[in-house]
Amino acid sequence: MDKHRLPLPEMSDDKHRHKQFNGHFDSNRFRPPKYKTRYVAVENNNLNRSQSSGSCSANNSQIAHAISFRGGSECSDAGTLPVSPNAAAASQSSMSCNKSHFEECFERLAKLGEGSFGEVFQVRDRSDSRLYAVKISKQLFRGEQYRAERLEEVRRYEEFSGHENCIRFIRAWEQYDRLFMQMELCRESLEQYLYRCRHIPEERIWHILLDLLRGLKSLHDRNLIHLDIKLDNVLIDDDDTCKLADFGLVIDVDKANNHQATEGDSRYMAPEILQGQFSKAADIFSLGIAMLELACYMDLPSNGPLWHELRQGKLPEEFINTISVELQQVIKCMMSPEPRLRPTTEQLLSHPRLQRMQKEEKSMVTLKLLSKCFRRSRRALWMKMCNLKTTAYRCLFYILEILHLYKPLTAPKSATYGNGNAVAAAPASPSATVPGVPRVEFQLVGSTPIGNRDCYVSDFLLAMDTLELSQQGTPTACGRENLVNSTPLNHNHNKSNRQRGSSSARKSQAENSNLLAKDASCSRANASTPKVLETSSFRRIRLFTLDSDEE
Ligand SMILES: Nc1ncnc2c1ncn2[C@@H]1O[C@H](COP(=O)(O)OP(=O)(O)OP(=O)(O)O)[C@@H](O)[C@H]1O
Ligand SMILES: [Mg+2]
Repeated sequence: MDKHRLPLPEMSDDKHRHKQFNGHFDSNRFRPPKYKTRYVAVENNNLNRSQSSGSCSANNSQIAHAISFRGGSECSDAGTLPVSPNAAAASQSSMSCNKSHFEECFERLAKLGEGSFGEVFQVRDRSDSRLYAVKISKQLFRGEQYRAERLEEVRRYEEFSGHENCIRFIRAWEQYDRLFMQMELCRESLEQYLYRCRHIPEERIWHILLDLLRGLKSLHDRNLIHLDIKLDNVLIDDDDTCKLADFGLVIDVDKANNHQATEGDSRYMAPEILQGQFSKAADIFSLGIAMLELACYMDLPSNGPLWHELRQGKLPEEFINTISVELQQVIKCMMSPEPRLRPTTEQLLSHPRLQRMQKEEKSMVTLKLLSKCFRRSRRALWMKMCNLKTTAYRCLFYILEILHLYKPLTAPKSATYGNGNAVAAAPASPSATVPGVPRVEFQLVGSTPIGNRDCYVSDFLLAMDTLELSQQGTPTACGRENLVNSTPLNHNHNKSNRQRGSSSARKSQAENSNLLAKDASCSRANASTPKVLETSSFRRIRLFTLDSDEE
Protein backbone atom coordinates (compact mmCIF):
# COMPACT_ATOMS: atom_id res chain seq x y z
CA MET A 1 0.00 0.00 0.00
CA ASP A 2 2.67 2.41 1.09
CA LYS A 3 4.52 2.00 -2.17
CA HIS A 4 1.55 3.26 -4.17
CA ARG A 5 0.89 6.32 -2.09
CA LEU A 6 0.20 9.34 -4.30
CA PRO A 7 2.87 12.06 -4.30
CA LEU A 8 2.04 15.01 -2.08
CA PRO A 9 1.23 18.19 -3.98
CA GLU A 10 3.94 20.85 -3.76
CA MET A 11 2.91 23.54 -1.32
CA SER A 12 3.57 26.91 -2.76
CA ASP A 13 2.13 30.32 -1.95
CA ASP A 14 0.36 32.10 -4.75
CA LYS A 15 0.85 35.48 -3.11
CA HIS A 16 3.86 37.59 -2.44
CA ARG A 17 4.87 37.85 1.19
CA HIS A 18 6.81 40.12 3.44
CA LYS A 19 10.19 38.87 4.54
CA GLN A 20 10.18 36.63 7.59
CA PHE A 21 12.49 36.93 10.51
CA ASN A 22 12.50 34.32 13.25
CA GLY A 23 14.49 36.19 15.87
CA HIS A 24 18.01 35.33 14.82
CA PHE A 25 19.70 36.22 11.60
CA ASP A 26 20.66 33.30 9.45
CA SER A 27 22.39 34.55 6.34
CA ASN A 28 21.85 31.24 4.56
CA ARG A 29 18.16 30.92 5.27
CA PHE A 30 16.92 32.35 2.03
CA ARG A 31 19.85 31.45 -0.10
CA PRO A 32 19.35 28.57 -2.51
CA PRO A 33 22.47 26.65 -3.44
CA LYS A 34 24.23 27.97 -6.47
CA TYR A 35 24.00 26.00 -9.65
CA LYS A 36 27.45 25.72 -11.12
CA THR A 37 27.16 25.33 -14.88
CA ARG A 38 30.64 24.16 -15.74
CA TYR A 39 34.26 24.67 -14.92
CA VAL A 40 36.26 26.36 -17.60
CA ALA A 41 39.91 27.25 -17.36
CA VAL A 42 40.43 30.93 -16.69
CA GLU A 43 43.45 32.67 -18.10
CA ASN A 44 45.82 33.49 -15.30
CA ASN A 45 48.83 34.76 -17.14
CA ASN A 46 49.28 37.62 -14.74
CA LEU A 47 49.13 35.54 -11.63
CA ASN A 48 52.05 36.23 -9.34
CA ARG A 49 52.82 33.23 -7.33
CA SER A 50 56.22 31.94 -6.41
CA GLN A 51 55.31 28.32 -6.98
CA SER A 52 52.20 28.32 -9.06
CA SER A 53 52.54 24.80 -10.35
CA GLY A 54 51.66 21.86 -8.23
CA SER A 55 49.85 23.88 -5.59
CA CYS A 56 47.56 21.03 -4.88
CA SER A 57 50.35 18.69 -3.98
CA ALA A 58 50.35 17.83 -0.30
CA ASN A 59 53.70 19.36 0.57
CA ASN A 60 53.45 22.58 -1.34
CA SER A 61 50.00 23.38 -0.08
CA GLN A 62 51.31 23.45 3.50
CA ILE A 63 53.23 26.60 2.70
CA ALA A 64 51.37 29.89 2.59
CA HIS A 65 51.71 31.67 -0.76
CA ALA A 66 50.77 35.28 -1.25
CA ILE A 67 48.39 35.88 -4.15
CA SER A 68 48.49 39.14 -6.03
CA PHE A 69 47.77 40.29 -9.54
CA ARG A 70 48.99 43.80 -8.89
CA GLY A 71 51.66 45.01 -11.28
CA GLY A 72 51.52 41.90 -13.47
CA SER A 73 54.42 39.49 -13.49
CA GLU A 74 56.85 42.24 -12.54
CA CYS A 75 55.69 42.14 -8.94
CA SER A 76 58.55 40.01 -7.68
CA ASP A 77 57.70 39.61 -4.04
CA ALA A 78 54.04 38.86 -4.48
CA GLY A 79 54.58 35.19 -4.00
CA THR A 80 56.63 35.60 -0.88
CA LEU A 81 54.97 35.34 2.46
CA PRO A 82 55.08 36.80 5.02
CA VAL A 83 54.23 40.35 4.11
CA SER A 84 54.54 41.95 7.54
CA PRO A 85 57.20 41.73 10.28
CA ASN A 86 54.85 39.84 12.54
CA ALA A 87 53.97 37.54 9.77
CA ALA A 88 57.68 36.87 9.27
CA ALA A 89 57.93 35.41 12.72
CA ALA A 90 54.61 33.77 12.10
CA SER A 91 55.83 32.01 9.03
CA GLN A 92 58.89 30.65 10.81
CA SER A 93 56.96 29.38 13.76
CA SER A 94 54.09 28.06 11.69
CA MET A 95 56.50 25.68 10.05
CA SER A 96 57.59 24.39 13.40
CA CYS A 97 54.31 24.28 15.34
CA ASN A 98 51.97 23.48 12.44
CA LYS A 99 49.96 26.67 12.79
CA SER A 100 48.45 28.12 9.66
CA HIS A 101 49.49 31.55 8.45
CA PHE A 102 45.96 32.69 9.28
CA GLU A 103 46.22 31.56 12.90
CA GLU A 104 49.65 33.07 13.27
CA CYS A 105 48.69 36.46 11.87
CA PHE A 106 45.17 36.87 13.18
CA GLU A 107 43.10 36.45 16.25
CA ARG A 108 39.72 35.11 15.18
CA LEU A 109 36.94 37.01 16.94
CA ALA A 110 33.62 36.09 15.34
CA LYS A 111 31.99 34.64 12.30
CA LEU A 112 30.43 37.37 10.19
CA GLY A 113 28.70 35.34 7.55
CA GLU A 114 28.80 32.51 5.14
CA GLY A 115 28.05 32.16 1.45
CA SER A 116 28.19 29.35 -1.03
CA PHE A 117 31.92 29.86 -1.52
CA GLY A 118 33.32 31.01 1.75
CA GLU A 119 33.07 31.74 5.43
CA VAL A 120 33.89 35.23 6.62
CA PHE A 121 35.41 35.96 10.02
CA GLN A 122 35.98 39.10 12.01
CA VAL A 123 39.65 39.06 13.00
CA ARG A 124 42.25 41.19 14.72
CA ASP A 125 45.49 41.52 12.81
CA ARG A 126 48.31 40.88 15.29
CA SER A 127 50.66 43.19 13.36
CA ASP A 128 48.58 46.37 13.69
CA SER A 129 45.89 45.32 16.19
CA ARG A 130 43.16 46.48 13.83
CA LEU A 131 39.97 44.68 12.96
CA TYR A 132 39.48 43.14 9.53
CA ALA A 133 37.36 40.57 7.77
CA VAL A 134 38.96 37.42 6.37
CA LYS A 135 37.09 35.26 3.90
CA ILE A 136 38.21 31.63 3.78
CA SER A 137 37.11 29.48 0.85
CA LYS A 138 34.88 26.64 1.96
CA GLN A 139 35.97 24.00 -0.48
CA LEU A 140 39.47 22.74 -1.06
CA PHE A 141 41.02 23.44 -4.43
CA ARG A 142 39.97 20.40 -6.38
CA GLY A 143 42.26 21.15 -9.24
CA GLU A 144 44.16 23.87 -10.99
CA GLN A 145 41.08 25.08 -12.87
CA TYR A 146 38.96 25.44 -9.79
CA ARG A 147 41.83 27.14 -8.00
CA ALA A 148 42.30 29.58 -10.87
CA GLU A 149 38.62 30.46 -10.73
CA ARG A 150 38.79 31.22 -7.01
CA LEU A 151 41.90 33.29 -7.57
CA GLU A 152 40.05 35.34 -10.17
CA GLU A 153 38.07 36.76 -7.28
CA VAL A 154 41.32 38.12 -5.82
CA ARG A 155 42.06 39.86 -9.10
CA ARG A 156 38.64 41.55 -9.01
CA TYR A 157 38.88 42.54 -5.38
CA GLU A 158 42.25 44.12 -6.10
CA GLU A 159 40.94 45.83 -9.19
CA PHE A 160 38.03 47.57 -7.48
CA SER A 161 39.56 48.03 -4.05
CA GLY A 162 40.21 51.74 -4.59
CA HIS A 163 36.62 52.62 -5.44
CA GLU A 164 34.61 54.28 -2.69
CA ASN A 165 31.63 52.00 -3.31
CA CYS A 166 33.53 48.73 -3.57
CA ILE A 167 34.94 46.80 -0.65
CA ARG A 168 38.58 47.55 0.23
CA PHE A 169 40.86 44.61 -0.26
CA ILE A 170 44.05 44.17 1.80
CA ARG A 171 45.79 40.94 0.74
CA ALA A 172 45.26 37.30 -0.14
CA TRP A 173 47.17 34.07 0.26
CA GLU A 174 46.60 30.37 -0.14
CA GLN A 175 47.48 27.57 2.17
CA TYR A 176 46.26 24.00 2.65
CA ASP A 177 44.50 24.30 -0.73
CA ARG A 178 42.30 27.12 0.52
CA LEU A 179 42.10 30.76 -0.40
CA PHE A 180 42.26 33.43 2.32
CA MET A 181 41.31 37.04 1.62
CA GLN A 182 41.81 39.87 4.07
CA MET A 183 39.57 42.91 3.53
CA GLU A 184 38.14 45.88 5.34
CA LEU A 185 35.62 45.08 8.03
CA CYS A 186 32.14 46.38 7.39
CA ARG A 187 29.38 46.94 9.91
CA GLU A 188 26.80 44.67 8.30
CA SER A 189 25.37 43.52 4.99
CA LEU A 190 22.38 45.27 3.42
CA GLU A 191 20.30 42.18 4.13
CA GLN A 192 21.19 42.33 7.83
CA TYR A 193 20.41 46.05 7.77
CA LEU A 194 16.98 45.35 6.28
CA TYR A 195 16.20 42.74 8.93
CA ARG A 196 17.27 45.17 11.59
CA CYS A 197 15.32 48.19 10.32
CA ARG A 198 12.46 46.59 8.35
CA HIS A 199 11.15 49.92 7.23
CA ILE A 200 13.87 51.94 5.53
CA PRO A 201 13.00 55.58 4.80
CA GLU A 202 12.81 56.34 1.10
CA GLU A 203 15.47 59.00 1.33
CA ARG A 204 17.88 56.32 2.52
CA ILE A 205 16.80 53.97 -0.30
CA TRP A 206 17.77 56.63 -2.84
CA HIS A 207 21.15 57.04 -1.19
CA ILE A 208 21.73 53.28 -1.25
CA LEU A 209 20.74 53.19 -4.92
CA LEU A 210 23.16 56.02 -5.67
CA ASP A 211 26.04 54.23 -3.89
CA LEU A 212 25.37 50.97 -5.68
CA LEU A 213 25.00 52.56 -9.09
CA ARG A 214 28.37 54.22 -8.62
CA GLY A 215 29.98 50.91 -7.61
CA LEU A 216 28.32 49.06 -10.48
CA LYS A 217 29.32 51.73 -12.98
CA SER A 218 32.97 51.16 -12.14
CA LEU A 219 32.53 47.51 -13.20
CA HIS A 220 30.43 48.21 -16.29
CA ASP A 221 32.89 50.85 -17.46
CA ARG A 222 35.46 48.03 -17.70
CA ASN A 223 33.09 45.79 -19.59
CA LEU A 224 32.73 43.57 -16.53
CA ILE A 225 29.50 42.24 -15.06
CA HIS A 226 28.93 41.31 -11.42
CA LEU A 227 26.23 38.64 -11.88
CA ASP A 228 25.61 38.28 -8.15
CA ILE A 229 24.09 41.56 -7.05
CA LYS A 230 21.90 41.02 -4.01
CA LEU A 231 21.39 42.51 -0.57
CA ASP A 232 23.73 39.98 0.99
CA ASN A 233 26.55 41.05 -1.29
CA VAL A 234 26.30 44.71 -0.39
CA LEU A 235 28.13 45.78 2.75
CA ILE A 236 27.67 48.91 4.81
CA ASP A 237 30.67 50.54 6.44
CA ASP A 238 30.78 52.69 9.56
CA ASP A 239 30.10 55.84 7.53
CA ASP A 240 26.87 54.28 6.20
CA THR A 241 28.37 53.98 2.73
CA CYS A 242 27.17 50.98 0.76
CA LYS A 243 29.84 48.92 -0.94
CA LEU A 244 29.66 46.21 -3.53
CA ALA A 245 31.30 42.99 -2.40
CA ASP A 246 31.65 39.37 -3.42
CA PHE A 247 33.33 39.57 -6.80
CA GLY A 248 33.41 35.78 -7.11
CA LEU A 249 31.29 35.71 -10.27
CA VAL A 250 32.55 38.88 -11.91
CA ILE A 251 33.36 38.23 -15.54
CA ASP A 252 34.04 40.03 -18.79
CA VAL A 253 30.82 40.36 -20.80
CA ASP A 254 32.37 38.70 -23.84
CA LYS A 255 33.62 35.72 -21.86
CA ALA A 256 30.28 35.43 -20.10
CA ASN A 257 28.51 34.84 -23.37
CA ASN A 258 31.09 32.26 -24.24
CA HIS A 259 29.56 29.86 -21.71
CA GLN A 260 32.06 30.78 -19.06
CA ALA A 261 29.73 32.55 -16.68
CA THR A 262 28.09 31.26 -13.52
CA GLU A 263 24.63 32.35 -12.52
CA GLY A 264 24.12 34.13 -9.27
CA ASP A 265 21.30 33.81 -6.76
CA SER A 266 18.08 32.87 -8.59
CA ARG A 267 15.99 35.31 -6.54
CA TYR A 268 17.79 38.21 -8.17
CA MET A 269 18.42 36.64 -11.55
CA ALA A 270 17.35 38.42 -14.74
CA PRO A 271 14.97 36.36 -16.93
CA GLU A 272 17.26 36.32 -19.98
CA ILE A 273 19.95 34.48 -18.00
CA LEU A 274 17.78 31.37 -18.45
CA GLN A 275 18.51 31.65 -22.18
CA GLY A 276 22.21 32.11 -21.48
CA GLN A 277 22.22 35.83 -22.27
CA PHE A 278 24.63 37.65 -20.00
CA SER A 279 24.82 41.41 -20.18
CA LYS A 280 25.20 44.54 -18.10
CA ALA A 281 21.41 44.79 -18.19
CA ALA A 282 21.25 41.61 -16.10
CA ASP A 283 23.04 43.47 -13.29
CA ILE A 284 20.55 46.34 -13.65
CA PHE A 285 17.68 43.89 -13.23
CA SER A 286 19.28 42.37 -10.12
CA LEU A 287 19.82 45.82 -8.63
CA GLY A 288 16.22 46.79 -9.46
CA ILE A 289 14.70 43.75 -7.79
CA ALA A 290 17.03 44.22 -4.79
CA MET A 291 15.68 47.78 -4.47
CA LEU A 292 12.13 46.40 -4.58
CA GLU A 293 12.98 44.00 -1.75
CA LEU A 294 14.60 46.80 0.23
CA ALA A 295 11.90 49.41 -0.29
CA CYS A 296 8.91 47.09 0.21
CA TYR A 297 10.39 44.57 2.69
CA MET A 298 9.32 41.89 0.27
CA ASP A 299 10.32 38.24 0.32
CA LEU A 300 11.65 37.41 -3.15
CA PRO A 301 10.68 34.01 -4.57
CA SER A 302 13.51 31.80 -5.83
CA ASN A 303 11.28 30.01 -8.40
CA GLY A 304 7.65 29.26 -9.29
CA PRO A 305 4.85 31.39 -10.78
CA LEU A 306 5.61 34.39 -8.60
CA TRP A 307 9.20 34.33 -9.82
CA HIS A 308 7.95 34.54 -13.42
CA GLU A 309 5.38 37.23 -12.64
CA LEU A 310 8.08 39.52 -11.29
CA ARG A 311 10.01 39.00 -14.51
CA GLN A 312 7.01 39.80 -16.69
CA GLY A 313 6.73 43.28 -15.27
CA LYS A 314 3.87 42.37 -12.90
CA LEU A 315 4.88 43.95 -9.65
CA PRO A 316 2.50 43.30 -6.71
CA GLU A 317 0.35 46.38 -6.15
CA GLU A 318 0.07 45.93 -2.40
CA PHE A 319 3.86 46.22 -2.14
CA ILE A 320 4.81 48.67 -4.85
CA ASN A 321 2.09 51.16 -3.87
CA THR A 322 3.78 51.73 -0.52
CA ILE A 323 6.56 53.71 -2.19
CA SER A 324 6.58 56.98 -4.13
CA VAL A 325 5.68 57.01 -7.83
CA GLU A 326 9.15 58.32 -8.62
CA LEU A 327 10.84 55.30 -7.03
CA GLN A 328 8.24 52.94 -8.49
CA GLN A 329 9.08 54.15 -11.99
CA VAL A 330 12.81 53.69 -11.48
CA ILE A 331 12.37 50.15 -10.13
CA LYS A 332 9.91 49.21 -12.85
CA CYS A 333 12.19 50.29 -15.67
CA MET A 334 15.19 48.58 -14.04
CA MET A 335 13.12 45.39 -13.92
CA SER A 336 11.88 45.64 -17.46
CA PRO A 337 11.48 42.13 -19.00
CA GLU A 338 13.29 43.30 -22.12
CA PRO A 339 17.02 43.84 -21.34
CA ARG A 340 17.40 46.48 -24.04
CA LEU A 341 14.74 48.64 -22.37
CA ARG A 342 16.56 48.74 -19.05
CA PRO A 343 18.52 51.92 -18.40
CA THR A 344 22.30 51.84 -18.06
CA THR A 345 24.08 52.89 -14.87
CA GLU A 346 24.92 56.18 -16.54
CA GLN A 347 21.31 56.88 -17.50
CA LEU A 348 20.16 56.03 -14.01
CA LEU A 349 22.78 58.28 -12.46
CA SER A 350 21.42 61.14 -14.56
CA HIS A 351 17.95 60.72 -13.06
CA PRO A 352 16.92 64.18 -11.74
CA ARG A 353 16.57 62.91 -8.18
CA LEU A 354 19.98 61.24 -8.18
CA GLN A 355 21.53 64.26 -9.89
CA ARG A 356 20.16 66.51 -7.18
CA MET A 357 21.55 64.23 -4.49
CA GLN A 358 24.97 64.20 -6.11
CA LYS A 359 24.97 67.99 -6.24
CA GLU A 360 23.93 68.16 -2.61
CA GLU A 361 26.69 65.74 -1.71
CA LYS A 362 29.25 67.89 -3.48
CA SER A 363 28.12 71.03 -1.75
CA MET A 364 28.04 69.15 1.54
CA VAL A 365 31.65 68.14 1.08
CA THR A 366 32.61 71.75 0.36
CA LEU A 367 30.53 72.94 3.28
CA LYS A 368 32.15 70.44 5.61
CA LEU A 369 35.61 71.55 4.50
CA LEU A 370 34.67 75.19 4.88
CA SER A 371 33.23 74.74 8.34
CA LYS A 372 36.35 72.84 9.40
CA CYS A 373 38.55 75.67 8.14
CA PHE A 374 36.32 78.21 9.85
CA ARG A 375 36.44 76.37 13.17
CA ARG A 376 40.22 76.13 13.04
CA SER A 377 40.77 79.78 12.21
CA ARG A 378 38.20 80.84 14.82
CA ARG A 379 40.06 78.86 17.43
CA ALA A 380 43.41 80.34 16.41
CA LEU A 381 41.90 83.81 16.60
CA TRP A 382 40.38 83.05 19.96
CA MET A 383 43.73 81.96 21.37
CA LYS A 384 45.37 85.09 20.03
CA MET A 385 42.70 87.26 21.60
CA CYS A 386 43.17 85.53 24.92
CA ASN A 387 46.89 86.08 24.76
CA LEU A 388 46.32 89.72 23.92
CA LYS A 389 43.95 90.08 26.84
CA THR A 390 46.47 88.55 29.20
CA THR A 391 49.17 90.86 27.89
CA ALA A 392 46.85 93.81 28.38
CA TYR A 393 46.20 92.81 32.00
CA ARG A 394 49.90 92.44 32.62
CA CYS A 395 50.57 95.87 31.17
CA LEU A 396 47.82 97.29 33.33
CA PHE A 397 49.36 95.78 36.45
CA TYR A 398 52.74 96.96 35.41
CA ILE A 399 51.50 100.53 34.98
CA LEU A 400 49.64 100.39 38.26
CA GLU A 401 52.77 99.11 39.93
CA ILE A 402 54.80 101.99 38.47
CA LEU A 403 52.17 104.43 39.64
CA HIS A 404 52.34 102.79 43.08
CA LEU A 405 48.68 101.96 42.93
CA TYR A 406 49.42 98.28 43.14
CA LYS A 407 51.97 96.33 45.11
CA PRO A 408 52.91 92.76 44.11
CA LEU A 409 52.12 90.22 46.76
CA THR A 410 54.78 88.76 48.95
CA ALA A 411 54.83 85.12 50.04
CA PRO A 412 52.10 84.61 52.65
CA LYS A 413 52.98 83.51 56.13
CA SER A 414 51.61 80.41 57.75
CA ALA A 415 48.77 80.81 60.16
CA THR A 416 46.94 78.46 62.46
CA TYR A 417 43.21 78.42 62.63
CA GLY A 418 40.82 77.35 65.23
CA ASN A 419 40.73 73.77 64.02
CA GLY A 420 44.46 73.48 64.54
CA ASN A 421 45.32 73.01 60.89
CA ALA A 422 48.16 75.08 59.61
CA VAL A 423 47.11 76.73 56.39
CA ALA A 424 48.54 79.40 54.20
CA ALA A 425 47.63 82.80 55.42
CA ALA A 426 45.80 85.27 53.26
CA PRO A 427 48.15 87.59 51.46
CA ALA A 428 48.24 91.08 52.69
CA SER A 429 45.14 92.71 51.38
CA PRO A 430 46.03 95.39 48.87
CA SER A 431 43.10 97.36 50.10
CA ALA A 432 45.06 97.84 53.26
CA THR A 433 47.76 99.75 51.39
CA VAL A 434 45.85 101.56 48.66
CA PRO A 435 42.18 101.78 49.48
CA GLY A 436 39.59 101.42 46.78
CA VAL A 437 41.54 100.15 43.77
CA PRO A 438 43.07 96.70 44.31
CA ARG A 439 39.92 94.73 44.89
CA VAL A 440 38.90 95.33 41.33
CA GLU A 441 42.33 94.22 40.17
CA PHE A 442 42.01 90.90 41.97
CA GLN A 443 38.76 90.18 40.34
CA LEU A 444 40.19 91.02 36.95
CA VAL A 445 42.94 88.49 37.36
CA GLY A 446 41.19 85.80 39.21
CA SER A 447 37.76 85.53 37.77
CA THR A 448 37.24 87.30 34.51
CA PRO A 449 34.99 85.29 32.25
CA ILE A 450 35.94 85.38 28.62
CA GLY A 451 33.13 86.14 26.21
CA ASN A 452 30.14 83.96 26.78
CA ARG A 453 32.18 80.82 27.44
CA ASP A 454 32.47 79.42 30.91
CA CYS A 455 36.19 79.76 31.23
CA TYR A 456 38.87 81.99 32.66
CA VAL A 457 41.88 83.76 31.29
CA SER A 458 44.15 81.54 33.31
CA ASP A 459 42.71 78.51 31.58
CA PHE A 460 44.23 79.59 28.33
CA LEU A 461 47.69 80.13 29.63
CA LEU A 462 50.63 77.85 29.83
CA ALA A 463 51.44 76.34 33.19
CA MET A 464 54.03 79.01 33.92
CA ASP A 465 51.64 81.84 33.14
CA THR A 466 48.95 80.44 35.33
CA LEU A 467 51.35 80.19 38.23
CA GLU A 468 52.44 83.74 37.70
CA LEU A 469 48.89 84.93 37.70
CA SER A 470 47.98 82.98 40.74
CA GLN A 471 50.90 84.50 42.61
CA GLN A 472 49.39 87.87 42.09
CA GLY A 473 46.22 86.31 43.03
CA THR A 474 43.28 85.78 45.10
CA PRO A 475 43.48 85.34 48.84
CA THR A 476 42.89 81.94 50.39
CA ALA A 477 39.41 80.86 51.19
CA CYS A 478 39.78 80.34 54.90
CA GLY A 479 39.58 83.39 57.03
CA ARG A 480 39.03 85.65 54.05
CA GLU A 481 36.40 88.31 54.27
CA ASN A 482 36.25 90.01 50.88
CA LEU A 483 36.49 87.21 48.40
CA VAL A 484 33.55 87.09 46.03
CA ASN A 485 34.75 84.67 43.44
CA SER A 486 37.93 82.79 42.88
CA THR A 487 39.31 80.57 40.18
CA PRO A 488 40.36 77.24 41.60
CA LEU A 489 43.84 77.87 40.29
CA ASN A 490 44.36 80.87 42.50
CA HIS A 491 42.68 79.21 45.35
CA ASN A 492 44.62 76.07 44.74
CA HIS A 493 47.89 77.83 44.51
CA ASN A 494 47.46 79.74 47.71
CA LYS A 495 46.33 76.68 49.53
CA SER A 496 49.23 74.69 48.19
CA ASN A 497 51.96 77.02 49.21
CA ARG A 498 53.44 74.04 50.93
CA GLN A 499 54.07 72.59 47.49
CA ARG A 500 55.48 75.76 46.03
CA GLY A 501 58.39 73.77 44.62
CA SER A 502 56.03 72.16 42.13
CA SER A 503 56.25 73.90 38.80
CA SER A 504 53.35 72.16 37.19
CA ALA A 505 50.02 73.87 37.36
CA ARG A 506 48.33 70.73 36.11
CA LYS A 507 49.67 68.75 39.03
CA SER A 508 48.29 71.24 41.47
CA GLN A 509 45.04 71.11 39.54
CA ALA A 510 44.88 67.38 40.18
CA GLU A 511 45.27 68.07 43.87
CA ASN A 512 42.56 70.64 43.68
CA SER A 513 39.79 68.33 44.72
CA ASN A 514 41.70 67.34 47.87
CA LEU A 515 42.25 70.90 48.79
CA LEU A 516 38.66 71.79 48.13
CA ALA A 517 37.65 69.07 50.56
CA LYS A 518 39.97 70.54 53.16
CA ASP A 519 38.64 73.94 52.31
CA ALA A 520 35.11 72.74 52.91
CA SER A 521 35.98 71.47 56.37
CA CYS A 522 37.74 74.73 57.01
CA SER A 523 34.63 76.60 55.94
CA ARG A 524 32.53 74.55 58.31
CA ALA A 525 34.84 75.50 61.12
CA ASN A 526 34.53 79.12 60.23
CA ALA A 527 30.93 79.71 59.23
CA SER A 528 31.45 83.32 58.31
CA THR A 529 33.90 82.45 55.51
CA PRO A 530 32.39 82.81 52.05
CA LYS A 531 32.35 79.65 49.91
CA VAL A 532 34.69 79.14 47.02
CA LEU A 533 32.97 78.34 43.74
CA GLU A 534 33.81 74.70 43.31
CA THR A 535 32.23 74.57 39.89
CA SER A 536 35.22 76.48 38.53
CA SER A 537 37.36 73.38 38.73
CA PHE A 538 34.79 71.53 36.64
CA ARG A 539 34.83 74.33 34.13
CA ARG A 540 38.53 74.03 33.71
CA ILE A 541 38.29 70.36 32.82
CA ARG A 542 35.46 71.05 30.43
CA LEU A 543 37.48 73.67 28.70
CA PHE A 544 40.28 71.24 27.92
CA THR A 545 37.78 68.75 26.57
CA LEU A 546 36.25 71.46 24.44
CA ASP A 547 39.61 72.29 22.96
CA SER A 548 40.40 68.74 22.02
CA ASP A 549 36.95 68.34 20.46
CA GLU A 550 37.54 71.28 18.26
CA GLU A 551 40.83 69.82 17.09
N1 LIG B 1 34.19 42.64 4.72
C1 LIG B 1 33.15 42.16 5.36
N2 LIG B 1 32.73 42.76 6.49
C2 LIG B 1 31.65 42.28 7.15
N3 LIG B 1 30.92 41.21 6.76
C3 LIG B 1 31.30 40.57 5.63
C4 LIG B 1 32.42 41.01 4.87
N4 LIG B 1 32.55 40.19 3.80
C5 LIG B 1 31.54 39.31 3.89
N5 LIG B 1 30.80 39.51 4.98
C6 LIG B 1 29.63 38.72 5.40
O1 LIG B 1 29.83 37.39 4.98
C7 LIG B 1 28.80 36.99 4.08
C8 LIG B 1 29.38 36.07 3.01
O2 LIG B 1 30.40 36.71 2.30
P1 LIG B 1 30.53 36.56 0.71
O3 LIG B 1 29.29 37.05 0.07
O4 LIG B 1 31.79 37.22 0.28
O5 LIG B 1 30.64 34.98 0.58
P2 LIG B 1 30.26 34.06 -0.65
O6 LIG B 1 30.49 32.66 -0.25
O7 LIG B 1 31.00 34.50 -1.86
O8 LIG B 1 28.73 34.37 -0.82
P3 LIG B 1 27.76 34.01 -2.04
O9 LIG B 1 26.99 32.82 -1.63
O10 LIG B 1 26.92 35.23 -2.14
O11 LIG B 1 28.60 33.83 -3.25
C9 LIG B 1 28.25 38.30 3.51
O12 LIG B 1 26.94 38.16 3.09
C10 LIG B 1 28.38 39.23 4.71
O13 LIG B 1 27.27 39.07 5.57
MG1 LIG C 1 27.94 36.60 -1.02
